[in-house]
Amino acid sequence: MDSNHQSNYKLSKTEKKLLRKQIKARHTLLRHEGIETVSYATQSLIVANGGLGNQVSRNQLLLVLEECGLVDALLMPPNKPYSCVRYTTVEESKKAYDTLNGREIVDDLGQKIILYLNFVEKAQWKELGLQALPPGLKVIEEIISSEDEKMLLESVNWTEDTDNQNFQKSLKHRRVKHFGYEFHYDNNNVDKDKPLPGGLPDICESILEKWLKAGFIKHKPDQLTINQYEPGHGIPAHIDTHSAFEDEIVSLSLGSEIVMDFKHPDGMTVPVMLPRRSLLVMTGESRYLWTHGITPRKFDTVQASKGHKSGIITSDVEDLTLNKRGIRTSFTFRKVRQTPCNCSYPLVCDSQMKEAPASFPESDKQALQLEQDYVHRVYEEIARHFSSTRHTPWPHIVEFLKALPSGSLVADIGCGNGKYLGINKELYMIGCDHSQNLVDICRERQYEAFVCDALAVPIRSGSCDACISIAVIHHFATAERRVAALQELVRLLRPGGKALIYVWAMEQEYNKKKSKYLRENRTSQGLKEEISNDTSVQELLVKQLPNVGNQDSAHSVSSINDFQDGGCNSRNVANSKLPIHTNRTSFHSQDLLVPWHLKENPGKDKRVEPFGPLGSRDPGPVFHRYYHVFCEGELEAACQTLSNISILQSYYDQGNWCVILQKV
Ligand SMILES: O=C(O)CCC(=O)C(=O)O
Ligand SMILES: [Fe+2]
Ligand SMILES: [Zn+2]
Repeated sequence: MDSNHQSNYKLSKTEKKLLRKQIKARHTLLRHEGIETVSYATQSLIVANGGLGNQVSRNQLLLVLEECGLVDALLMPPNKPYSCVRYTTVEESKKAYDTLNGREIVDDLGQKIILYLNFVEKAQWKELGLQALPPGLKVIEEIISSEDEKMLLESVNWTEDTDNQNFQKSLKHRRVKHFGYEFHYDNNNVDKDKPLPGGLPDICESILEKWLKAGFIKHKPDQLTINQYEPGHGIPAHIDTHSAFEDEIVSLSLGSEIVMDFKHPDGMTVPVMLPRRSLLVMTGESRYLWTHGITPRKFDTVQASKGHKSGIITSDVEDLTLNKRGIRTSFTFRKVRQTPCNCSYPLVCDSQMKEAPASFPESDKQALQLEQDYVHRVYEEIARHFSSTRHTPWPHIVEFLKALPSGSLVADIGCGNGKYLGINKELYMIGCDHSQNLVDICRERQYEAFVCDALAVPIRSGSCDACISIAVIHHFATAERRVAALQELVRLLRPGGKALIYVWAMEQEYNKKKSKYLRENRTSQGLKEEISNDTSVQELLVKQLPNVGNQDSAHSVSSINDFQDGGCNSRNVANSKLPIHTNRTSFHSQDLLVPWHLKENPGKDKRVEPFGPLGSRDPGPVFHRYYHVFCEGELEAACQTLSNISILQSYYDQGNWCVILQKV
């Protein structure tokens, strides 16, 4: 496998396979991560599959890498399925390339992982695109002089009373003042019909003109919010409401520097230093998709070597120090939007949010919409975190797969992160899922998987010896669609072929025994579910968005949801709002929304805030998944409507109803 000697001898079959996989890894890195590998030997290697996102820990990987020489640096980016290692010499990295390519290791969860190594020019965060600012974000240093800074600061009169036209308020964590339009923190929007008299302060006009001329900004703002933060103050992570303001949002830092945190919905956090007299410009993705916020604390963790220069604070623990905060006053200039937002981030765009579809579907179209908004979109968003919680295969399913004759062709319809795809190496297993991100995870694990709809699986009829459908059918929103999903499984089976189906049970206590789901009702921090059944749909919509919510904390919950279901024999009432389930409690309705609390940076790869105050982390966004939980006998009854099948077995397993059927 030595890159320099490849052509000098004939490759064996195993070597060819290895080479194919290695090239595949190279393509995936380039396509998905923009990482360019090189074909000549260097000191640095990208280790595909050996990443924190694949549950491979630093120590574990180091142990393997150090077999080949002295590791100078090992970069393990959060959530990524790869790492980057730099050896002290090229010889050592060549040795690693030659001996560790195709090496099987066992991850933290006991799953086997195969490493594929490729050379890269440099082992650098930057090279991996990890040191980049969020796309569309710029910090322009020294944008105004010290004199202008002084003048601007002196122009703010904080002693005016609240009757003043330019609304001023002391929020919990800072002082604010608005010009042009008032910003309402109760609905996070501006009253577009009620501009404040006086417009922006005169003193800003000439500065804005200068910025426009110099090309620092493209549009003239008509709204200004002045925030003043004393040490210990902050602003919660938020996205400025899309429908309220245009794309470009700029913020001038005065008086003192501060670190602002930007967060991508997938959990990546980028702390950015905003020096005093600098202008932060947020456009595009950084304005629409990433949240920004300032953690309330008295010290910021900054890079010692960089002083107060703008840019990302990396987690390079050898270069971190503390910076005492001073009083920072920011001038945030925005342009009020007069037409709805049509950005390309509909999931976080209030203009593009459909009316709450979270009610019991009355038509097939509504059912589809409900599944799209409360199943497909949610899995796409939570895929990485979801996957990190799905590792232990359930014993009865393993038993089913192990009992199949070797060489069987088995389809896992709704395979999730692929946890069953590698259970029995004697089978040909193929997985499919609606979620591209989950399918990507399967592929990273070297499983065969593709994206499709479980109602239209692109596999020839009668070609499978077996199928499994684990925790999938309960996500279909009408009885007809659930039967259609079962029908599709049967279509794939050859005569004599078997399908194993698991759905979530309404009965979480069976034969006087509580299911594992109920038993895990721990109230420890992190597992505690704070959403109760009286959450309103409006609230739900807010919560469905990752942290787009309030820039100030007060927000009332009005209870418009008094949906009560009578249990298994009662039909759902049309137009009923779907209740939000309280996790780890019994079900009170068959059709419901189950909250998913997205953990930022799941697993061990949390960004460490070495000096941050304890408990200052955001709770993270909450998503809701739609479920139809099955009553006893319901899955069997649905199966019985299918032709050409016989039910071999039906049973209850840990809170699920299960059927094994056979095509006759
Ligand atoms: O203080 C800042 O720079 C940002 C303020 C901000 O994000 C806001 O008011 O929406
Ligand atoms: Fe903001
Ligand atoms: Zn938008």
